[in-house]
Amino acid sequence: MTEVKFKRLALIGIGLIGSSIARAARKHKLADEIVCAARTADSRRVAKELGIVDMAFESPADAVKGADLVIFCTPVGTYEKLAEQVGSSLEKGAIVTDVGSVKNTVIKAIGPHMPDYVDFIPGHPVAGTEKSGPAAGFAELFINRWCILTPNGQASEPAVERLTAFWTAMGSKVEIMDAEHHDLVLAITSHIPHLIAYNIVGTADDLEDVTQSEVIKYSAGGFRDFTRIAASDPTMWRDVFLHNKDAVLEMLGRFTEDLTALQRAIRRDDGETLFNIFSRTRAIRRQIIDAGQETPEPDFGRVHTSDETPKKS
Ligand SMILES: NC(=O)C1=CN([C@@H]2O[C@H](COP(=O)(O)OP(=O)(O)OC[C@H]3O[C@@H](n4cnc5c(N)ncnc54)[C@H](O)[C@@H]3O)[C@@H](O)[C@H]2O)C=CC1
Ligand SMILES: O=C(O)C(=O)Cc1ccc(O)cc1
Repeated sequence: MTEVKFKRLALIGIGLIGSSIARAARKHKLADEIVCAARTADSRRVAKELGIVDMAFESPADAVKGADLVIFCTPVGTYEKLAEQVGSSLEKGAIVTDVGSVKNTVIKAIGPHMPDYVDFIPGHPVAGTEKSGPAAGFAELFINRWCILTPNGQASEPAVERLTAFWTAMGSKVEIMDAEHHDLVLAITSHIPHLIAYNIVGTADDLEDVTQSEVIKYSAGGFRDFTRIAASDPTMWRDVFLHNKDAVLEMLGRFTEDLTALQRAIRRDDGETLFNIFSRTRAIRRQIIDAGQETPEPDFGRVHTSDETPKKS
């Protein structure tokens, strides 16, 4: 059986994701010792006060010494410099991974600084919230969520198996994927939705004829959901868009074309086109619920008919 327990887990960055890993690893006894590197004295103090790490270092190089599992948990734009700083302090045989929302550029940023005696396996837990910082994390974050690993043939099989066992022990379902494909898939399922949220909330805020207090007062559920996403960390998301530029621009091109088709249907009073598109998208939601990816909402006895036909106006 694959050994899951590590001697020393070093987390570089102890925000939402780093602190959630620390909590889950501690809860499931996945490491004898958990240490972190954090830039600010405040983060180091909070992490220690929360009892989620045994030691907190200012220097990332000090944190990785003696660690057999190292996880980069900072915004992706910081990776290259951090990898350069820790490269020569890594332990022989260590597994080095990350949690970045983008994979292709991460490999280019971290890979060249990794000595050949470590296994570097890029990773991405597709789980999170709009919150940030060490107090925002929780041990259950990864339960029933996918964690994508993109070893791209570079890491040893036992190391990939061990990291898979680590994420599985924290409740995740693990999938191995090509890094480039990961970036394309996540561009449409995560990155563009965040861009849309930032944009719509920004547009509402810029309106001259509608006051900010009206936007807040009359915000319907849909807009409120967008405001949650648009409250996500600006540094993290700036880095995501700058580091997944090609895939995001490709998907944005398609999105814009489809938006134009909707715009045309509204202008032409083409209810049938609108109804057909909205029906197709409703089926996707059903599939997400059926796959156990979302909690079903109460139905309140509403009868959904499949034979509703669009009204011709
Ligand atoms: N927030 C989310 O929902 C998810 C985030 N991710 C990925 O996880 C990573 C971390 O995100 P969060 O934990 O949400 O962010 P966070 O803002 O909660 O924490 C980031 C941590 O990195 C540290 N940090 C920032 N800049 C640094 C630098 N230049 N040098 C050293 N440390 C630095 C911060 O002090 C903090 O401890 C990102 O790469 C993000 O793409 C992945 C899945 C979900
Ligand atoms: O808060 C939300 O709804 C998210 O979508 C969280 C999230 C953010 C970034 C990721 O790479 C993965 C998950």
